[in-house]
Amino acid sequence: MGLLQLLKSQFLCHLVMCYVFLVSGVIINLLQLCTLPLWLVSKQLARRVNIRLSYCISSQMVAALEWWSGTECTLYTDPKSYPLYGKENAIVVLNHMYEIDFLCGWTFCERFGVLGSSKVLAKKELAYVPVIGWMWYFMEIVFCKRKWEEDRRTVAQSLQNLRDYPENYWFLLYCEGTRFTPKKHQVSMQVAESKGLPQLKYHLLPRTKGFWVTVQNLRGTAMAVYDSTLNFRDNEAPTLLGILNGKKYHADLYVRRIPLELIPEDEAECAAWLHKLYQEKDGFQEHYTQTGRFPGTTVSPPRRPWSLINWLFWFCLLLYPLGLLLAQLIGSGSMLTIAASVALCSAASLGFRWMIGQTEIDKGSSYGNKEAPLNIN
Ligand SMILES: CC/C=C\C/C=C\C/C=C\C/C=C\C/C=C\C/C=C\CCC(=O)SCCNC(=O)CCNC(=O)[C@H](O)C(C)(C)COP(=O)(O)OP(=O)(O)OC[C@H]1O[C@@H](n2cnc3c(N)ncnc32)[C@H](O)[C@@H]1OP(=O)(O)O
Ligand SMILES: CCCCCCCCCCCCCCCCCC(=O)OC[C@@H](O)COP(=O)(O)O
Repeated sequence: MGLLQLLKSQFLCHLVMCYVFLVSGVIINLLQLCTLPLWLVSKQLARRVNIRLSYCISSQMVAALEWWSGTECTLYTDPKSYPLYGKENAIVVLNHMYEIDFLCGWTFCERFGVLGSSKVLAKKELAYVPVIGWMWYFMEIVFCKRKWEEDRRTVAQSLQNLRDYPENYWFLLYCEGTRFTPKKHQVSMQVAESKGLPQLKYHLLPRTKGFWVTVQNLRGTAMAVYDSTLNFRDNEAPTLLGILNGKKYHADLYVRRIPLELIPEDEAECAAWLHKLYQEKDGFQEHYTQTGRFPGTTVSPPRRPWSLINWLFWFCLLLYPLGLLLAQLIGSGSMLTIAASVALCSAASLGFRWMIGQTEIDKGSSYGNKEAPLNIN
């Protein structure tokens, strides 16, 4: 192990990163709160300001992936579609198998200039995660309870609000609704069987309602669906802790641009279209397993310096007061103050560990573990 690699795996480094991320995040959340009156004066200006503020948070995690861990990302796509990426609104359909698939998604957003404005249909529980969840509130992220009776109205309303969004965005949809586990796969394949649908090997059976409602509500403003299939070289199962430890991964993403007008408007036809798409995605994963690559030509969109510059800015801004505080603390000689500070730091690092836990599959929800009551006619 090289010296740099050894340094990256040190707990003290992680503690400093945690401090910078949490403190800068809360500062940015507070600045976002200050933009609330601006919404009354100019909604579009408030949105543009929030895009930039959100970028300051999410790009720190992107910087950790791109610059700290040095993870590489290769895009497999049609060269004719490539110039359109980042220049139009799009709905991204991504497989949900990896703990850091959202972060790889963010990296591609960053490289195509839509990181600050990117959106997702996220489970409601994530809205309460400090920093990221609070940031999402100002980003007009669409939340769902994964209870269709409630979601059908709220999700459609939130999507309608995005129709006049002032900057290009990608709207991410994990149609599988939860992350892949062998148990969830087994249950969803029972559902597939009962519906007379073919079995999938690498995906859970997609939930079609969210896709249909998204396509219907963004029709005319989103130009295409980007069918995206992600895999990692060498059978890696990357984790956020791996990234923090500076472990380098290699992500391969296969993207097909499908014009939105090709997607049926009728709900049942749209659902059938999505099921077919997932059968094709399964084929691409099989191809990857057999050959170690996706079909088509490759390109590695270059990483940009902005995420690193933003990260270094927050380090410089926040490390100086931390140093002063530590010097004062030690200088004070008070055991009580020192003990209280240690307790506070321990609580903060536990909180941080809980946040990381949100990305871990074995701490995931039980959604999809049991066969839901089926709607079989
Ligand atoms: C060029 C580069 C291109 C791309 C770059 C890639 C990406 C970058 C893009 C953007 C990045 C932006 C942000 C990323 C940052 C962070 C993201 C982080 C995380 C958020 C992710 C989540 O939170 S995922 C969880 C929430 N999302 C979803 O659930 C979406 C999918 N779900 C749905 O659509 C659902 O339908 C629903 C949520 C709307 C409603 O759920 P509900 O459960 O109430 O209803 P269902 O319709 O699903 O259930 C009833 C029907 O389902 C059948 N059923 C029952 N059991 C199962 C089962 N186990 N599996 C499958 N199906 C089942 C049942 O029979 C019913 O069938 P019907 O025929 O009646 O529909
Ligand atoms: C900058 C350096 C520091 C970086 C470290 C930052 C650590 C902070 C981590 C905060 C992470 C919060 C974002 C959570 C995104 C989780 C995405 C995700 O994958 O959600 C799962 C859902 O889709 C489905 O849930 P399940 O039903 O599988 O359960």
